[in-house]
Amino acid sequence: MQIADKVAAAKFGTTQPIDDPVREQQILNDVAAKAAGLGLDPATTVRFFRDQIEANKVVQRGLYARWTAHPEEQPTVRPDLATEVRPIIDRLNAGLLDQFAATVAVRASHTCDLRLVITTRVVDLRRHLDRLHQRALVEAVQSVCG
Ligand SMILES: C=C(O[C@@H]1C=C(C(=O)O)C=C[C@H]1O)C(=O)O
Repeated sequence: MQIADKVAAAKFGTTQPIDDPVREQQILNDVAAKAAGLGLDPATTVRFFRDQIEANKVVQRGLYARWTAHPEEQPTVRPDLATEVRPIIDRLNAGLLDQFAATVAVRASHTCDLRLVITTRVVDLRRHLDRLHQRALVEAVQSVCG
């Protein structure tokens, strides 16, 4: 969700669209293939990653609107999407997948919803999220609990 700031900075003012269905499908195919090997349900895992992608685009669209309305807030450097940003996303996705596998039991627990609300709030406070990122975080975690 937070890497979306770098994605938006890489794309803003270029012809690279916010929505890249080919890249999304590659990620989802890759995740589905790896899920099975980790003993995870591919459909559940794909749903979680679909939420990450949608949350990422919520942030990208929100930042585009902000930067268009307030040009003085536009980023001054443009990271390269392919060589700088997507390798970070690939690493983050590997970590997310590991954690998705490591949390099967707690995600199935009846305490999951409560833990998720508390954890989301703690992350929000620690990271000083603005309303755009708060909204994206809620979307990103919506299907974490089983
Ligand atoms: C992050 C990007 O933007 C969008 C979001 C994606 C994601 O969260 O992985 C993938 C493709 C794009 O639709 C990107 O283009 O890399």
